Amino acid sequence: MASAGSSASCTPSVPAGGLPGPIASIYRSVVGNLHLSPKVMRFVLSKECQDKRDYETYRQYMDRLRTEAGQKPFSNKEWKQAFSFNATAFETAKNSDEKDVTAIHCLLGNMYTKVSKMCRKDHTELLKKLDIVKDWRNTTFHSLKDVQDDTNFSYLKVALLDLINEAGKFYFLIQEEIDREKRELEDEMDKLVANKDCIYYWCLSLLMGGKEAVKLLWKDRLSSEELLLYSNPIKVERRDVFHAPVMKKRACDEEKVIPFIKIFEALEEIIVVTGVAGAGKTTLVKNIVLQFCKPPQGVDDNLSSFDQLIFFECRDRTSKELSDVIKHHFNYLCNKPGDQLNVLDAILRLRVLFIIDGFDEVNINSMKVVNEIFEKTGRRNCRVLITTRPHTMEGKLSPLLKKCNVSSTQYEIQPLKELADQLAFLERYEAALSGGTSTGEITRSFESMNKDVRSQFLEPISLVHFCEIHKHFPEEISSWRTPGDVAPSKLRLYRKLISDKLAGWINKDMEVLVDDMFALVGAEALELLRDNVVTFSEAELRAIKRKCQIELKGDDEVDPAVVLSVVLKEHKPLCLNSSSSYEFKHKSEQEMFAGHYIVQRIIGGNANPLYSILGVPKEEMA
Ligand SMILES: Nc1ncnc2c1ncn2[C@@H]1O[C@H](COP(=O)(O)OP(=O)(O)OP(=O)(O)O)[C@@H](O)[C@H]1O
Repeated sequence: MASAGSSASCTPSVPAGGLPGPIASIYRSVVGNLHLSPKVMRFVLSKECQDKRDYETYRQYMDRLRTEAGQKPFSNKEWKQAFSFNATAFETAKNSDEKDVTAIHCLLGNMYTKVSKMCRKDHTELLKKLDIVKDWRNTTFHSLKDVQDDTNFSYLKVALLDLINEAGKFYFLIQEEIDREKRELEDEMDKLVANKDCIYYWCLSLLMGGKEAVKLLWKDRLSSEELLLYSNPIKVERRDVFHAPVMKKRACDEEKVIPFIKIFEALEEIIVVTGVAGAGKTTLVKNIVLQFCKPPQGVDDNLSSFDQLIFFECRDRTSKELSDVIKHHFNYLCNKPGDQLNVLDAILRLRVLFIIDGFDEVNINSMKVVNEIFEKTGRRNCRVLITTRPHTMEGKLSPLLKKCNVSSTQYEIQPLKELADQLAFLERYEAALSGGTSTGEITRSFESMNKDVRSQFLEPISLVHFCEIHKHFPEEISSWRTPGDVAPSKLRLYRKLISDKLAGWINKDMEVLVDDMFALVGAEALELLRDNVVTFSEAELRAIKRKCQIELKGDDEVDPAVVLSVVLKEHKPLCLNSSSSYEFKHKSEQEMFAGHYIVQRIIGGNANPLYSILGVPKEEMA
């Protein structure tokens, strides 16, 4: 029986005193591809050739297998065709100790495809992993630059570990053996690696554990969606309700629309996705993050080419530098001061997708982070996907892209104009909300409205609101005659939800109380919007609560949080030791309360000019 790399020598270690940087990198590339890759491939070969007799050449062995399976042995012509320039070598070789990756790859490929074995599993995945390892040798030795590039060595390590895992599955190996083989490989590779001062250490650490860290950070947070206006929040699985939007390229005459995932085929470094309020920009990027964490089976989702993903929300007011964002993502690597800078340095050498959400909500701190992303990622392996409402594109984002000298393509999320698309969207929500026992009432109710009224529901957010109004206020829907009838229902719905919370607790006239609450919340919403703030801290929330004290029957007071919970939600921090922030259930709701407040002040006979109500200097009104 052939043994695994029986005569393979030990891994040469780096000479004492170390080698100068580029030479050390070349050395690693050589040892990795010319020593470790064949060694792991030989391990696979040893599993494939368990029943090979030591005295048999590979040709004799394969001929025997074919004869035993009732097939004809190889003719000389067939052997030559299958093995090409390795034909003579494997006619005489009895072991593979001196063979390189190309030769072993060729031998294994022929064993899987030209020889029948009983109860064989499908070898496609295993061959793919072998291809990847073989190809790394070509990639690495392509040019002097490539051979000195330590990230190639990191990728090779990942490929070799993957190959061991796949061989484990294919040959039904016990976990202990797989782990032992992997550990041995890692030890050998570590011997070739310098210490933590070397950027390569950080690249490798990221390649090994970074994806898992990103998954841990985002998967649970993003996999469900809490519906906005239910008094007891209802969670639905995001993937169950997700409508895959289509996009249109801006500044392009074509009417053609493309599936959202095709935006990654753009050649420019930066991909900008625009869409009006509630068009689904945030939902889209959250789905992209989820898709990165759990790639769909059997489809090329254009995300597999990225090693890592960084997700940053412009509403974040706590991160001041890109390295802070990196620390949130890879906290496990940042144990000492300075580590996060090393991780940042390393991440910029990998293929990374940066997602920046909600540029229209950018603040002083997050602007610094965005700037840094544009400046540091330009012309590297990184891509940046940034979302924004359209109005910020011309005024703010385009000049910034220009200043950073990066090229970009802009895509616009298309509204749901067709009735069939709107109904399909509603059906998904209805099914998710009813736990699979949907009666089709929501879609029937939607279809029954006249076309003009339906034209108010082109964006996903308005369709979700339709579901909510249908639940709490079905009678409102039947009263809608014109498009203008729709919007006031939303505020009436909030009235109802707040009244329901307070019913039985207060002496005061409920209508007056809700008006007062609306005025307080609206003033607050406006003040925050004026400073482009959409999240606020616990201290800021306490200040809002103090303004919202409500007198109850008797001496009690209702905790203002009860009322505020109807309009606000908690935003959990990324890192464990920082406190929560709060936000309106959606930015568009913050805008709605602010807008209502302004209108009330105007129709309430407020003599102040508009700029004074808005609280901005007169000159800024334009
Ligand atoms: N593609 C979608 N599939 C299913 N539901 C969606 C989709 N897009 C948006 N929604 C629903 O609409 C709501 C609002 O969408 P989202 O916050 O993504 O919009 P946005 O474009 O980011 O808005 P804004 O510019 O105001 O921040 C989501 O919370 C979700 O309920």
